[in-house]
Amino acid sequence: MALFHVARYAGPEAAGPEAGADGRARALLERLQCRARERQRRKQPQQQEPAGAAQNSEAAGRRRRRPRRARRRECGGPPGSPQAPRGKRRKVDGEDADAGSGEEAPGESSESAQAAGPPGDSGERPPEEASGPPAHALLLGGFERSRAPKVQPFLPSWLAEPSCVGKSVTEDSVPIEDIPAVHPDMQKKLRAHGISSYFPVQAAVIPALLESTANGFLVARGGYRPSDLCVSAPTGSGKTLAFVIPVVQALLCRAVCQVRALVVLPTKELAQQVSKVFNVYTDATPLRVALITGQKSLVKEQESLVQRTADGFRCLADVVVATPGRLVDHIDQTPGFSLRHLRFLVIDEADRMIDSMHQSWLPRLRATTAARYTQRTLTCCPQMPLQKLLFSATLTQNPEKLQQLGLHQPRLFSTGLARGGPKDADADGDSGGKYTFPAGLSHCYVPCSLRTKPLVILHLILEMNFSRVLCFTNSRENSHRLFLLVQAFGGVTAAEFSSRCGPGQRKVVLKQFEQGKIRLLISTDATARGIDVQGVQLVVNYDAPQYLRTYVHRVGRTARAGRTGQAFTLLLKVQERRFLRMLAEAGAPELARHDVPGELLRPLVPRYEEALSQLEQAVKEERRQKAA
Ligand SMILES: Nc1ncnc2c1ncn2[C@@H]1O[C@H](COP(=O)(O)OP(=O)(O)OP(=O)(O)O)[C@@H](O)[C@H]1O
Repeated sequence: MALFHVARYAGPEAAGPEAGADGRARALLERLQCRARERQRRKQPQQQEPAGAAQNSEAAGRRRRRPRRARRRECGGPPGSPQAPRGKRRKVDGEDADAGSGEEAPGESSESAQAAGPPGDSGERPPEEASGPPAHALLLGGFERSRAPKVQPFLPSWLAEPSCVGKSVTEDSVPIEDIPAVHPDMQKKLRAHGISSYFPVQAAVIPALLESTANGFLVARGGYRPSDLCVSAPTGSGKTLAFVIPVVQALLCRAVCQVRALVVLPTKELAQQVSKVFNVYTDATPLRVALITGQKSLVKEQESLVQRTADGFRCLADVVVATPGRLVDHIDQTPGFSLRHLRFLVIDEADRMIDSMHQSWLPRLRATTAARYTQRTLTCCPQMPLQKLLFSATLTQNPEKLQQLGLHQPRLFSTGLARGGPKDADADGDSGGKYTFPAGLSHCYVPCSLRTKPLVILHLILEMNFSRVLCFTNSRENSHRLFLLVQAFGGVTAAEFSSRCGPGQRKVVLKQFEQGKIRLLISTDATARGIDVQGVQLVVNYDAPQYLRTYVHRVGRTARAGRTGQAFTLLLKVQERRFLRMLAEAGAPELARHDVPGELLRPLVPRYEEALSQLEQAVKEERRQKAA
């Protein structure tokens, strides 16, 4: 007697013990016939394969090779449903047949194709249907006809959700006493220099920076490395003091003089301006500021940085303000110049500095600051938490560009809205979007012709009676020629500022302009960024700037620190459309049109003609001297 009954075959045994050998033979015969039928059908084209056969073939465990995608889709069908695999295979067949032959029909999806089911659901399909694409099939290909969807930039959350800074320097300022974290001595100094309240960017950034140095600059808050800060605020909104005050206050508790703060700026003049502000706030403190820009000889600058002692070198500067090229010179050539104790790296005009990365100043700097973490001798000393501070009125929001600076858990302070829309691509490939302009700035454009351009600027100065005008051209040659022309015309004290002049001459010119001895300064973009000359009433773009960023910085030389100012851009007919579109796309306020009628220029023409012929002579003379 069998204790267990093992049912090896479901068919015959399932019929019961009464089923005899006859029954088993019949069942076997049926199965063989079924297999023969299936083999016969498989020889026919795939499209005509009846659903029943497909099921049988699967039941028999004989799978044909089908495209992986088709198989994946099949798996998604309701398990056990006889229609699902069949319907899906039909669609797959349709895809294969029509790949690349047409465009995707709107509203048709794989689901709808399945839901439609085979016509008549008979299991057999008419031959004409197999030869053509089914109407409900999903068609692939046709890429040449469809528009590629626009790539939406994705910003990391620190860029997309900045800490907002008030826009109005006059309305959003904060009284000095409302930020008690600033030392009373520092507050006294601020008041002594006519500052009674902080501008919005200062009110936001100063407490954030002081917080990271609350336990002294050697140890960051909670022992963690502080966040790097990126600050984007309009021109003339007081960004310089936003870093000078906290840096000076943090370093006041230092015991040994080492380079703890390094400020890198794109031009000599700008570096000089920032070092002056540091000098004001480090005055009567033990802190020393060194300026390294190449305006003095290398040896002279070395003497301000280090002193040779019996047992090595002594550092002489706590704060170093530098241009990138000269900084690299000192890293390479000044014995004893060390940045191992650097606590603050300030990158002013950061977007421009990122663009000048080809000068390889940052990798050289990184190499020197990173050295401190690898030297065995320093393992017993606490690691200085280096903090990077980026400032600009047009700070790039391109994460890839910012990534080059190796920012640590950065925070963004910005007056602009969070960006990321498709309009944000600037002409120079940068992520631009909406830059904020000073509230007191009124801009307009003056349509003119190439011939009347010099007359227009003379008219603006002489007739509209502006006392301090900064005029920008796109090249040093243009600056020089316009300067010669204005000089020959007479009646206006003018000077030029470009790389044609030596650093000494440029310094003198800038000072005279500040003092009001020069009424019209004709400059290249050398003065477009950062230069803070009080009382500039009018900025004239004699040559229209090519990029929005350039425009923002140029016009930002007026209407600073809450004052009012005007900016005129002279546009030739051919430039008008492109320029106005550039501004509109960037969300800049609409420029008013300021027409200068011909009759207003006519009285100037005789003198102008004379000046032109003098200019011709002067240019010829210059050429002759150059050739000699
Ligand atoms: N809190 C303040 N109160 C009054 N004046 C201030 C204050 N802060 C700064 N200023 C003045 O505002 C002017 C512009 O400041 P600063 O040069 O720092 O602007 P900025 O934001 O760096 O401009 P840019 O982007 O053009 O470099 C300076 O003359 C400065 O002395």
